[in-house]
Amino acid sequence: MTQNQLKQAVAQAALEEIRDDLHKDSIVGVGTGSTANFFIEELARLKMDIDGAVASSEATAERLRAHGIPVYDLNAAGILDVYVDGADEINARLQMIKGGGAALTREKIVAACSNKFICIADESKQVEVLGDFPLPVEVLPMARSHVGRELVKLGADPQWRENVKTDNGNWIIDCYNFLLDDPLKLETRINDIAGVVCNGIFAQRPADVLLLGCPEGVKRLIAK
Ligand SMILES: O=C[C@H](O)[C@H](O)[C@H](O)COP(=O)(O)O
Repeated sequence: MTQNQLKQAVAQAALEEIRDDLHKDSIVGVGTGSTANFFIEELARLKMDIDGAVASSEATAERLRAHGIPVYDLNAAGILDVYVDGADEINARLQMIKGGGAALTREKIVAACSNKFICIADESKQVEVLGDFPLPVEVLPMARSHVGRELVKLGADPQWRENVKTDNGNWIIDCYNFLLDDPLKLETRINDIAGVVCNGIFAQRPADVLLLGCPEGVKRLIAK
């Protein structure tokens, strides 16, 4: 199976996972990225049976609208029953690195407002220890150099993702060679640096369910 076929399989599995709980008032949280895009295709099949969606990025909002799915502001939607999104890396505790597509901040906010976070990923995203994928950190532009220096002190090799501006008008620093043996602690520590808006460690709010696409089928995993 190709990687795209695995992504499509987990997107279909996510829809099956939530289908029975959907109703006319349902507003579904939808993530960002190539795997989430497959989920949008699936969700569009049920658009007449739901109220709409909350998007974790402008790109996702545009794609949802193009499929005729109404997009709600998170403040109007309130607490969501479910959020479906991909990941760049995920471990056995269902802690993740996210933000390869620069959408980490809005993703983290929508995840925080959701009762259930379903992560959909192909098997290449499953790792024992997070950190091979460079950790994205969203920063206020004026704080880029300061945050970079502080990240070096924490042991990272930070690199500015030039020519990328987030949906919030900020910049991204990618951290290479970070030791992520305690994701929860590092998530908090990075957030404490002045000028950091958000970092791509999702440990305070891990996923609740992982639907992992493998050649032998979709595995349903919960946190160990
Ligand atoms: O900022 C982007 C998001 O965190 C994505 O969920 C993540 O990068 C995974 O994207 P993809 O499904 O394209 O691998």
